[in-house]
Amino acid sequence: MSEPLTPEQLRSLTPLNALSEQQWRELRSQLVPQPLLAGQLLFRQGDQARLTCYLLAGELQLQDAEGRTQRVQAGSEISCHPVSPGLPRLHDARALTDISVLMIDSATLDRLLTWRLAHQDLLLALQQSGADVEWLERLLENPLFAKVPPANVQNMLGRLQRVELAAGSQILEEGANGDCCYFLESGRAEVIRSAGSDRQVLAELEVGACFGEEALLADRPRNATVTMVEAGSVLRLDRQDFCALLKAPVVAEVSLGEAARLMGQGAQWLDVRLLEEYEKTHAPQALHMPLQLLRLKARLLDRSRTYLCYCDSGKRSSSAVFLLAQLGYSVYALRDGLDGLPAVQRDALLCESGAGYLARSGGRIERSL
Ligand SMILES: Nc1ncnc2c1ncn2[C@@H]1O[C@@H]2COP(=O)(O)O[C@H]2[C@H]1O
Repeated sequence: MSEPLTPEQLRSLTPLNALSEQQWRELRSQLVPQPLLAGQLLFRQGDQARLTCYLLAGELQLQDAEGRTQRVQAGSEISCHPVSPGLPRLHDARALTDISVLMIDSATLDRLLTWRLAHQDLLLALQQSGADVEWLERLLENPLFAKVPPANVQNMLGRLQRVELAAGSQILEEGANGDCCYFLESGRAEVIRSAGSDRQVLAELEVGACFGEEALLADRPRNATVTMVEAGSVLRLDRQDFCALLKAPVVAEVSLGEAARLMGQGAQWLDVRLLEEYEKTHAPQALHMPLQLLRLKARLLDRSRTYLCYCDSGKRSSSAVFLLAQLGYSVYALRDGLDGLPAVQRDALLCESGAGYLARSGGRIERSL
């Protein structure tokens, strides 16, 4: 199978080159060249499919309604732009030689470009007011912010409180109640969980990482301790601001009806409850990834697919959606969880039982047992 284009190749294609590297990663599955044989049509006059097409190798011919023709050669100035971009298409586009093309969903490209341009405006305005834009650029690289409108980011920046910390200081403690989350601005921090008398290092956080959000999303005590390994600073965001400015746009919720529509378009249920709960009953063909293992198991999910998370109250699925959004997955939560459904709908949804697949991805299969 072909590999996605490299950043060097993408830099020559307009307007794809306006996206950030993180956004290219988000588009990864669509950045794979497709071959077409000499004589084959890329599209016809009048086609309405919302695809942005680039010619990467070979030569093609465009023919308009009057029969006028134009040749496009890969590597030329004109091939750096989308092929006959207007809709409905004004041309037949036919391969003159064997060609290679890139076809990208125009709606997705539009969304990413709009977001990028709006954030660039924001960064420019902040730079003019003397803010540390470099850190902010790193923060915005977190895929979480792909879903956050620039107005919310701006609002959030006004509410963050900087806390300077010495090496070894504890920022938050396992088991404590949480009333805020943090972003690591500088220095190094590690996430530690106590296992009996032992301590287990779960992760080291990178600058720009958001942490301490799980207690707010799941309404539970802190599930780990976070400590500075090296002196640095964190930015604190209150629960209320976190919920209004970040949780609301990131944790997209759907009703059962909307979930059914997404299932019809290829989405899949993702059950984030405990194994015993899943085995008792679960939604049709639901994958199982309990929330506490989600960070470890998420790599098994398919980036080109949409997932619909559910749990009993909707809290664990909120946490799951927030986490998966940060990893760049397309994901929704069932609003108010299974408890929010009338008994008849709940019983109809939970129609399967027993152990199932954790996930299938890229030829790998993992079973929950
Ligand atoms: N495995 C992990 N990797 C990275 N961060 C984690 C991990 N487990 C817990 N955390 C973070 O540590 C935080 C502890 O407080 P919270 O439960 O509020 O939110 C938690 C997460 O933000």
